[in-house]
Amino acid sequence: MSEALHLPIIDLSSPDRLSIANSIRQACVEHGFFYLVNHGVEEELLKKVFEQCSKFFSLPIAEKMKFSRKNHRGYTALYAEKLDTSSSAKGDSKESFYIGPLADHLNQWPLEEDLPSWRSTMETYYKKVLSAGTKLISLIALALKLDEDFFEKVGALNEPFAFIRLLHYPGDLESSGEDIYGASAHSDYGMITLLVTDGVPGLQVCREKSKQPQIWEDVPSMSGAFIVNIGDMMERWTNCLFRSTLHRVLPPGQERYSVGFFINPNKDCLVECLESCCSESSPPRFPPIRSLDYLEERVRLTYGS
Ligand SMILES: O=C(O)CCC(=O)C(=O)O
Ligand SMILES: [Fe+2]
Repeated sequence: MSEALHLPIIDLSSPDRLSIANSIRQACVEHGFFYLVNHGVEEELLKKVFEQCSKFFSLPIAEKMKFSRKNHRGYTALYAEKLDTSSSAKGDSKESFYIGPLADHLNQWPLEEDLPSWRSTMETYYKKVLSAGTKLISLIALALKLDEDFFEKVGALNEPFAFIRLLHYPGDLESSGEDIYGASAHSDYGMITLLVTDGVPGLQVCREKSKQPQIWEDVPSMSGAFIVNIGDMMERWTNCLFRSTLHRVLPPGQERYSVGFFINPNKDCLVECLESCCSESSPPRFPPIRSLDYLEERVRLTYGS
């Protein structure tokens, strides 16, 4: 049995930036997860993204495979990804589609005549969520008692390596007797993730990742809000002050859609322990690392290639 969590709610439009920064600090220290409201991404757009998502995943598998993942963009079939790299199960029961930085022209787009407005909907979504995420990151800098443009100054937000991941969890899979999750236990790799779901339950978090037995708590979705979580590179920057919390998606038993937006630092940004987060008695736990080197290793483990 698991209990539903009451996550903190952060209002991105609040004029009292210092008080919001304090609430973010508390949320990131205690949970690594919070709801973000008044973020500027309209419900109408969220609805369109889910409609377009469903249109793509309803295509025949042969059509979807034409967009097979290259350069970390495009389609990944059911069971092809395993987020829990320690598990022996065959893979996660989800299919996904990745859209990366719009400027480098590496994205794979369905044709306009096949899926009208698909590309423009996703491009609009990408820009709007990145803008909300960038505002949030300046508050995170304040929450860490840094200048609000700290992450710009270290180059993280100059062409951030951000990705949309459209996710579809089919509901009607035959049970194979294996422990197969929608998304197996993992933490996200980057700075922050902004997630929306279609409201079907399934997401759970485990706040104490090294404690046994693990305690899993349900994260209900909140209509119109993003569920935001801290990723591993932010955890490295903050020397584990901000936690990158373990999470998973249970096999829902009914169809479920969600859309993640993963903000990673610019590929060449060096992620190293913040001075304010270490001391003689609490030295850095991780060596400095180039963002892309870190990401590539994590992605390699997830796909086994
Ligand atoms: O679908 C969800 O609710 C969460 C997905 C997730 O954790 C991820 O894609 O990293
Ligand atoms: Fe995740």
